[in-house]
Amino acid sequence: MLAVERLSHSFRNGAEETAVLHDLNFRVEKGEMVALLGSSGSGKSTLLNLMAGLMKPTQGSILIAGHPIEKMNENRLAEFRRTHIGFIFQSYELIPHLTVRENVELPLVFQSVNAKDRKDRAMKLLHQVGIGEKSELFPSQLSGGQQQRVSIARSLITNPAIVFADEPTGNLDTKTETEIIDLLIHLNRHSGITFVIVTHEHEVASRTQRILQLRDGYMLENSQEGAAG
Ligand SMILES: Nc1ncnc2c1ncn2[C@@H]1O[C@H](COP(=O)(O)OP(=O)(O)OP(=O)(O)O)[C@@H](O)[C@H]1O
Repeated sequence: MLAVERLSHSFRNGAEETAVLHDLNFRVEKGEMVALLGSSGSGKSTLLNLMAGLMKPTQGSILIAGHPIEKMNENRLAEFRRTHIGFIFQSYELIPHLTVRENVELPLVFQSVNAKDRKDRAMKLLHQVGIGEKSELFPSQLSGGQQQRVSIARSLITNPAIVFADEPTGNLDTKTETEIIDLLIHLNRHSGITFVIVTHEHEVASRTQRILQLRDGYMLENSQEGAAG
């Protein structure tokens, strides 16, 4: 589903070049739930931005569902991102003046799906993430955990090949964090959604099937099996 091959990245500021990622090689198979664990400055955001097609790597290749995204032009990439990749952010990134349901429907508006189908699919997902009854409220009327559920529903509405979650529980208390990770595990097991969860928290990473660990831009060899549950 995701293959990262010989991936390196450097930032250039004038004459100065900073190497941030060094020869990364890994795969995430369809239906897997993997954590990308690393402390601050280890290169997680850079790697996530590259895998999401938001930047081009200095070297190497990133294949999503068999497509090398670093070779795509801007338009193709934007279209590919909209249809094949789901995103969940630490700060939810919901649109405040749209209702919960309208937020979830939004990615389908760009795909010209008709209003009834959009509504049906959004409501189905909102029920699946446990907040069907909140569909006509606005994001500000929801708790942080509920807002993250909306964002999870929105990330799934296009049936993406892979979902990248960037510190999805970073703004939540421990109890809500557990509930959100439980939900992601449930969606992974029962709907076969492929997740890559970027985190600096060992507790979060240890609940996934597999941990890829970054340190100073290198992938540690002992990246390991997690507890899976
Ligand atoms: N545009 C840039 N120009 C130069 N260096 C950069 C740039 N962006 C990131 N870096 C450097 O790359 C390294 C990795 O940064 P990155 O943001 O990917 O780490 P991170 O693991 O996501 O950290 P955090 O958890 O704090 O967000 C850091 O040393 C950072 O200073």
